Amino acid sequence: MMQEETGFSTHKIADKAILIGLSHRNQPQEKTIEYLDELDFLARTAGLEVVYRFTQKLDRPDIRTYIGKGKLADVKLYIQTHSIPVIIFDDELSPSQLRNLEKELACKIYDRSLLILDIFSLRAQTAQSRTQVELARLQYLLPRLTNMWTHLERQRGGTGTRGGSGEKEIETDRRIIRDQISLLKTRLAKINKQSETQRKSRDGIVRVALVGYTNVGKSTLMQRLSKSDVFAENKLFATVDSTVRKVVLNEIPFLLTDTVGFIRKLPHGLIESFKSTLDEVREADILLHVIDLPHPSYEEHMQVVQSTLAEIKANDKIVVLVFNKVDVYLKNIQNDPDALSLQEIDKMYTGKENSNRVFISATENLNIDKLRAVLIEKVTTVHCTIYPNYLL
Ligand SMILES: Nc1nc2c(ncn2[C@@H]2O[C@H](COP(=O)(O)OP(=O)(O)OP(=O)(O)O)[C@@H](O)[C@H]2O)c(=O)[nH]1
Ligand SMILES: [Mg+2]
Repeated sequence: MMQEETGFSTHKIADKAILIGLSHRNQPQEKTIEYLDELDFLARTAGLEVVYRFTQKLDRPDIRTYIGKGKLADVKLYIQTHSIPVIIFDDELSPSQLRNLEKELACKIYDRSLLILDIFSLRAQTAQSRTQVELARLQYLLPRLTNMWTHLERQRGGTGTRGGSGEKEIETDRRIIRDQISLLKTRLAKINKQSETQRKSRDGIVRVALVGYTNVGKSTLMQRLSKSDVFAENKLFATVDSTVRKVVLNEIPFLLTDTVGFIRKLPHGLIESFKSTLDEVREADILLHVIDLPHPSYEEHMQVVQSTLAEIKANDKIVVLVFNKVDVYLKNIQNDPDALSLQEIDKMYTGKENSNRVFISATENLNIDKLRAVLIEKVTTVHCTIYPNYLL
């Protein structure tokens, strides 16, 4: 079923925001700009409007306040002059950095992790993913409780403000959160058991999973291949829950799964609690690794995907590299004599492990037949190992 766009214009999140990023030895200026572009996209997905960016060059993040003293003063002046209610930092802040920054700047402070957690909780649809996100969120909040009252308040749906945050109140909050965490863990274990049983009942059928960085076109491709209405849009993490469809190609049935996209610096607790959703990926026989070819950092995205797959122990599968959005890529390189042709890119990945490659456009329906042919070949191979007596 096609979902309505939710728009994310939540009342809970204020409108205007500024971004803050650092460049350092391991992160040159260009990278920082690009990471901030991505952070901007995340912020827009969460319903915020980014009005300004601050960047600073430091050897390493300041242990107390992430950015240096002088820059902090600049930021303070800016947010006061322009009445900015939200600041978003590109990295995960330590609890003490967060505390110091909140004290100094007196506004709502987000880091990349909290922003992603917010988007996930807005997107989550099923009991399983809702419980997973809630758990990850509380685990993130627990050590940050002193500072993040507003987030906790939002969690409870409360509206009042709390006068002072005494140690005793904080201790009570901590206890409440710990109780909630163990409750959610029990609930999640039960749900996970159910979905495990459900997955077991699908034994004996080849399983294919779409994986890739967020916004690369997985859901669009799912629609193409399964002719179903799966929610796709130009926002990050349009998909948080897994969708499974049965597809039949050349008379061989298989299950195709569309699942949550990966992103760099994904909050650790989130991967942990999404492990069972990602079981769909871990238990797949074949992975279609979808890549946003025209994206300037598509190679880095591929690495993020590979290391996330390794983290969930899903790096031993048959992989087909599906280079998507070829329509945009070809348009972009028209006036760029240095750009690589599709043949050259294809060559770059030749001979490497898992080097099945297909160049497609999911929206323009380019080369989808070729992808189907590759898929049929792979699915048939796996099908024949499950059913050795199957006659082709
Ligand atoms: N030009 C072009 N746009 C595409 C193509 N494939 C997908 N898109 C667009 O890319 C955007 C993201 O597509 P989705 O299918 O939602 O991507 P996804 O990988 O499922 O994203 P998440 O679920 O957010 O991780 C949408 O605006 C699509 O219309 C393509 O081949 N060409
Ligand atoms: Mg999707």
